[in-house]
Amino acid sequence: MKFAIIKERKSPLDRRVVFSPKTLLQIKQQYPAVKFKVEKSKIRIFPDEVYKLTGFLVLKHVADSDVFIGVNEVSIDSLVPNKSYFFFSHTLKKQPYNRELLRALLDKKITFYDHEAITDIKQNRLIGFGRYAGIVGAYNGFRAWGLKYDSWELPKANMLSDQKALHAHLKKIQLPNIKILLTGNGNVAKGALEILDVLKIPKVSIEDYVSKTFTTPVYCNINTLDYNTRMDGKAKSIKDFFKHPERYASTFNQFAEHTDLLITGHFFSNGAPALYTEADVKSARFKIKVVADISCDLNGALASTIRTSTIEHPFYGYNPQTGLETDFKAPDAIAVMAINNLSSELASDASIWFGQMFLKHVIPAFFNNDADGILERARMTHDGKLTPRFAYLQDYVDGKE
Ligand SMILES: NC(=O)c1ccc[n+]([C@@H]2O[C@H](COP(=O)([O-])OP(=O)(O)OC[C@H]3O[C@@H](n4cnc5c(N)ncnc54)[C@H](O)[C@@H]3O)[C@@H](O)[C@H]2O)c1
Repeated sequence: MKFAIIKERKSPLDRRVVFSPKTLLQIKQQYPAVKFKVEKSKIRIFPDEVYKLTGFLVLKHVADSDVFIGVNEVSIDSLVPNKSYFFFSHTLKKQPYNRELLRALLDKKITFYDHEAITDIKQNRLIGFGRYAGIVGAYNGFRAWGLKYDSWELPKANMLSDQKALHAHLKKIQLPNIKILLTGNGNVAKGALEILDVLKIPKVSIEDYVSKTFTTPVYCNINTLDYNTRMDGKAKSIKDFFKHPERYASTFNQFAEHTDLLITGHFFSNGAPALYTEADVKSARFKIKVVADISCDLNGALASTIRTSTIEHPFYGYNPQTGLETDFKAPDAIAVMAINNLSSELASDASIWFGQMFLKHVIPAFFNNDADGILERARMTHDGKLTPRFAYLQDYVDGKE
């Protein structure tokens, strides 16, 4: 089996990679039969030279490989027909901007595995950059707060060597007695929790969060059923919510009235009610001043997330009265951070983490006949067709939705 690490071609340029030179070496030691080539790249966080010194071929052309592994969407013109690919296609939620890419994967008879679809039998995701997105996103939330209120100046995460350096800077800040709300319970939320732990911020219960004042900063972590209720008053359940989000209404305002800094890590499905709307934000009771929107959905989940932001320009302001963008330091503005490639800011740590997960969960499947069904579950396209698990995307492919 011949594998290739392909170069990232998406703009803005992304320095992440699935395997660091060290992880590749680990794979080689565990599976001596495996052959890896690395496509030349000027931007990858680990330079070509380091791969060469570790004993890997770095080449301009790697098209003769069997399995191509990348991070972001691969440009349609560089897809090699009849091969296998792993990358994030961003098509699972029927994102319109990647419909053509999915069509090309089908037309070119590519066997395509989406990193997002690499799950265990219970559908829990096994690999992803979520943890590092959570770490960097929460850090950026505190960075935004410091800049908005001229309280401290944290450096940009991508200027720091690694997570340790980021922790060292965070430990120097003196937080006021703010209330921080974190949504979600997946990898992003867990990454964000690591940052709240570094800051030694006490966690409080929902009851205390919405009813008490505190003499220190505190945080509360909520999940889907804490801020959604069934409109018909019937008993709610997470399974029911996943199946019928349209039956639910948001009760998020009970939290917005008590929150200064919101850090999001929830999963927002198509059809779910917005956490807060334009009308909610206009209310005098709406208190949130800084939003680190790591979930970063642009389909109205949070009224204040009107666009994504970039690593270069991470913050913008949202004027709650006009619904328009403004300076994030303006007194009435909600400061928004909505970067959708957050883990790129800590590209080295994030790549090492991702590669270790891939080595643990995916590489064995190539050598044990996919005993745990990892490849089968992640396979989206094969021989020009969507696999049964992804048949729900057929209308999207056909342009019917
Ligand atoms: N900004 C960024 O750079 C960045 C990076 C990674 C992830 N994200 C986003 O952050 C969000 C969370 O990612 P994660 O890695 O923590 O995900 P995850 O897969 O680790 O966890 C998602 C959680 O959501 C739950 N869930 C699944 N389907 C759901 C549904 N239909 N409705 C409500 N909850 C559901 C799951 O049970 C799980 O607890 C996602 O929307 C993801 O796109 C953003």
